[in-house]
Amino acid sequence: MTTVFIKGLGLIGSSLVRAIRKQHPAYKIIGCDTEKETCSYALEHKLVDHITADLIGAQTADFIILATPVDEIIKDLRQLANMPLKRDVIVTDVGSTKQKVLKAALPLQNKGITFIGGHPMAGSHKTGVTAGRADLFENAFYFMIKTNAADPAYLQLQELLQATKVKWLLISAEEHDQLVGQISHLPHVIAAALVNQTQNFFADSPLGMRMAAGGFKSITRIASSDPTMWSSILQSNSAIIVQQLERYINELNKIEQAIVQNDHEQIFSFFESAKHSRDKLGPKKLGQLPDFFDLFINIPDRIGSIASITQLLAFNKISLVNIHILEIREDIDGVLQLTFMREEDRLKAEKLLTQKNYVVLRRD
Ligand SMILES: NC(=O)C1=CN([C@@H]2O[C@H](COP(=O)(O)OP(=O)(O)OC[C@H]3O[C@@H](n4cnc5c(N)ncnc54)[C@H](O)[C@@H]3O)[C@@H](O)[C@H]2O)C=CC1
Ligand SMILES: O=C(O)C(=O)Cc1ccc(O)cc1
Repeated sequence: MTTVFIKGLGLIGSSLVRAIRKQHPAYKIIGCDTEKETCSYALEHKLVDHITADLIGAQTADFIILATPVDEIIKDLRQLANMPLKRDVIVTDVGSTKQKVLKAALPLQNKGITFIGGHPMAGSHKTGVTAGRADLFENAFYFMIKTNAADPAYLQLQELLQATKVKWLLISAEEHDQLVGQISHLPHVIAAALVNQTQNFFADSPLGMRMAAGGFKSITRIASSDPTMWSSILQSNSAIIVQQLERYINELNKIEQAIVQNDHEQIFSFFESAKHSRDKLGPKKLGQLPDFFDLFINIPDRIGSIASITQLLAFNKISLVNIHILEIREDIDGVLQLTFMREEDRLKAEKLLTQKNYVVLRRD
């Protein structure tokens, strides 16, 4: 019987096992996690068949998946090199950086064990086993590091994870770290810095932060990500992130100068070129995160008006990802933004709310 061992049953690990379970119900899945509640949840919800302490379960596995923070993945790869493993086992990881991970896997590979560095480019700022979903990665890119791409193990791993419905991309570790440094790691640093600087600016004026508008919230959404995971990512891609940060600071210096010199042309072209590039991404091409589906509902400024909408959805078992009140003031009607995980939920909600005479809009 094929056995899969997975260490780290958080958002990414539990999403992978959910997808593996879907396609390979007969496979035996052994899990490991430092959090007791996570292990109990995974057992209760049949995400795993067994839990073992630390890497013990790896010894009988045909596939070993490391899905903890990157620093832990690195330690585990070194430890696995000193453990008795099945000869044909395929070891992989999901860590957000790859050069240091690949380096840590060398002793294991020198022993003849196959290691394929992996990285699904989807996720969320949510963490933990309860946030995982079998369809988290649907249509997202999944990087595989091309150490020896002719090895049939690549296909075996893709087959194991077929139910994730990802788009596989072979890439070198160096290229990978440069790419994700720029499009994922640097933005996380910028978002966190902006939130911290804004918080400090408003230290004596608590109202300021509460006034945060849509733009601030959009650009800082990822500042809610897990500090343990992101500390580990920055430390394992430090040289690249420092270079990219310098280029970014340079860009800020340029626009600062243009503002100081009141250089209208330069200021305009700063926004114009950014708009041009950003517009090319298109709303449906963001790629990183699963799409969310929004509805905007006009709501009267009346006590209980929001509750009646949420109750209607709950009664019909439609789950919401997020709820947000926009533009509500005492004298005017407000707009309620409801966010759904799936288009079918949005459609159901739209139908129900329209039947109840609410004015419901989509803005996509
Ligand atoms: N969150 C995201 O959007 C993405 C994360 N990644 C990578 O995936 C990995 C996991 O991230 P998430 O699942 O998001 O984090 P998470 O915090 O949801 O899950 C990590 C899990 O690992 C467990 N853990 C931590 N140290 C452990 C140890 N020593 N032994 C056993 N279990 C341990 C934690 O208890 C937790 O359940 C990280 O390397 C991250 O860089 C990759 C793609 C996307
Ligand atoms: O869009 C982002 O950067 C995310 O927040 C999701 C994410 C986080 C970490 C990764 O390694 C890959 C994707």
